[in-house]
Amino acid sequence: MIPLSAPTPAGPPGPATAPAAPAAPAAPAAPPDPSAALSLRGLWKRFGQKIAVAGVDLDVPAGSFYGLVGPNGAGKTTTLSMATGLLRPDFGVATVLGTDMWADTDAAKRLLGVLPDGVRLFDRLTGAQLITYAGLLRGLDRETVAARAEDLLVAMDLVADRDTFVVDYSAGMTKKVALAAALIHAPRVLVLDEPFEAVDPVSAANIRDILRGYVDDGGTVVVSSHVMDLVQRMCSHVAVVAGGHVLAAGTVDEVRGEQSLEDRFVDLVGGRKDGEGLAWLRSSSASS
Ligand SMILES: Nc1ncnc2c1ncn2[C@@H]1O[C@H](COP(=O)(O)OP(=O)(O)OP(=O)(O)O)[C@@H](O)[C@H]1O
Repeated sequence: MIPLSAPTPAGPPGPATAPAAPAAPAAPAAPPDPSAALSLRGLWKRFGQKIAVAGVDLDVPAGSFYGLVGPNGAGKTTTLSMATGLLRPDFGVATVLGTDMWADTDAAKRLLGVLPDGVRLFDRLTGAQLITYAGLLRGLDRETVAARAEDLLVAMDLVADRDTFVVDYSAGMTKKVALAAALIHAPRVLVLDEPFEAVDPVSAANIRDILRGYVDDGGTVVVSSHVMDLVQRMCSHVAVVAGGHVLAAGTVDEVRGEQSLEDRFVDLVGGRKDGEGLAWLRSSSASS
């Protein structure tokens, strides 16, 4: 997809430069692309008065490392939840390698590994039990599950805490054990919501290596992240989302042009504040 130009400013609510949400979804421009790892057409979700996702069209090429970036509340998690079978769209279609997520959910979910944001785990299991449980739920035999669980505990640096209950894990350890659970059935497409949040730098580097190897072997990774530098270094493709719309999408080089991805992101999304309203916070102006 060719990067879109910066949108013209629209009225509130939502980010200052995001286009205003139309009152009703328009018909998708084209059918989903069956060759794409993920193909989204006209995805739309409203929560009460809030239109969280307002007609997202996106193709994630098979074999790509795809970054989804956007400001807080842009609609990233809602979009990924609809694409991965966690949240039913009001309108629109999501396909995984040509399989319709909402018409053939079981088949589509078999192709996917998902690290959702903020979804409760079975945290009264130990780390080893949780990974094992995920493998058995996916229909793998016990021998395969046992071997892969060991490999994943090593890869995620969780061997020493294998018998600790997940409820007692730190935020980063919880993220890693959830990622291990998402990987155990060797899915064709991985969708990871904020996979590096709270993860220490060494573990993050290990996870990046795992994900790069996975893509090199033909898998597809979709990550949402707020860390532009990471997305610029790690991803082949990126989509910038704000106000429930895709503002730009394509290869990282297409989207950023001559700028850094971070500068391009700020140009597209806008919303920089000068802090004038917080004069009282400056020590030099404190009166007591
Ligand atoms: N279950 C819900 N009920 C009501 N509003 C919701 C719900 N889920 C999301 N929203 C709203 O939809 C909008 C998009 O939220 P979403 O979580 O998709 O954004 P995001 O891009 O993932 O944000 P962040 O980067 O902060 O995680 C926000 O305004 C949010 O308040």
